[in-house]
Amino acid sequence: MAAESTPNLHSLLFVLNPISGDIDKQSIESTITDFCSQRGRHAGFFHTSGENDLDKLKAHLAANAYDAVFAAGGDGTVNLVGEALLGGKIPLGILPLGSGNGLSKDLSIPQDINGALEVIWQHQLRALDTLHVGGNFSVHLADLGFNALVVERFCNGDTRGPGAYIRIALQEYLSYEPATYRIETDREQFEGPAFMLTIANASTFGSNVVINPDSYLDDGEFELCLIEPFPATASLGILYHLYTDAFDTSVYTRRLRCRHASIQVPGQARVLVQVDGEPLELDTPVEVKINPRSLQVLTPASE
Ligand SMILES: Nc1ncnc2c1ncn2[C@@H]1O[C@H](COP(=O)(O)OP(=O)(O)OP(=O)(O)O)[C@@H](O)[C@H]1O
Repeated sequence: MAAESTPNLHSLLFVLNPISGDIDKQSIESTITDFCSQRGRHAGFFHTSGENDLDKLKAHLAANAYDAVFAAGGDGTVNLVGEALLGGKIPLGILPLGSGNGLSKDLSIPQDINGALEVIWQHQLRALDTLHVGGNFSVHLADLGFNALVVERFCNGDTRGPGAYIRIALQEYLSYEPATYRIETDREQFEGPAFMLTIANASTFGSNVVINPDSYLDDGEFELCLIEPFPATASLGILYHLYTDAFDTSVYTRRLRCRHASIQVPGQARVLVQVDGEPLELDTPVEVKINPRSLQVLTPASE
């Protein structure tokens, strides 16, 4: 995995999502400010509003110079900051303050605030691949099918946090009807029903489900991970495989590795897709392509 060291990072922007992860952010801003100023660094803040944040953040970055920009929130906030920094030299840092924090876990970023901030001093700089999913930026995981439905219900609900996600998944599971997918990649074709179809740049969901084991975020390829329809009696076995890095050992799973994919859902002109935790209605076919090594990211020096 490619890594290089960076010069000292002095001027830092923290993009703070006030609602992520059901975490009270009131004291966090002063914790970050104190931690940085006591160590000779300057911390500035950009608060997300949930409305037009990408344009506002891009305008802020065009008008102000920073050595690094930290996403202080969950995967949706990482997606926002990643898209704003895409193709540039300013690195993305992650302060995991969301419900799942999937990408931070994939990158072995400490989950506590002080540990994550230490990356300012001790880090490697990695250039990660990113994806375009139906024209939308993605750096972590996107999917169609069951999980996309659960994410949509979660985002429209009143409570965030992991407990709310599990409750909704259990409610939806019993009545879920898998769709059929027709997939064409630069290497192969697949047609058949699937319980869920994950478009994976990364490996692990915030829930610690390993949907795409032994994968790399900077190999110029992504994976389509399919869980095919399964009987209820197989569900515990599949869950066990997903929590033990054993995705490929189930008879109900398959992975397609590729650089480009076109996903059709016969009979549906639009389909629900979750992209880095955000539910979107996209036109079909959903075109997916990779943008190799397009995002600079700060990761722990020891990763
Ligand atoms: N001030 C705000 N008010 C309401 N919604 C906001 C605000 N700022 C950001 N958002 C919304 O927050 C969502 C992103 O949340 P984020 O993914 O960071 O946290 P999470 O969902 O709790 O964590 P994770 O994605 O890791 O599970 C986006 O839908 C964004 O529009």
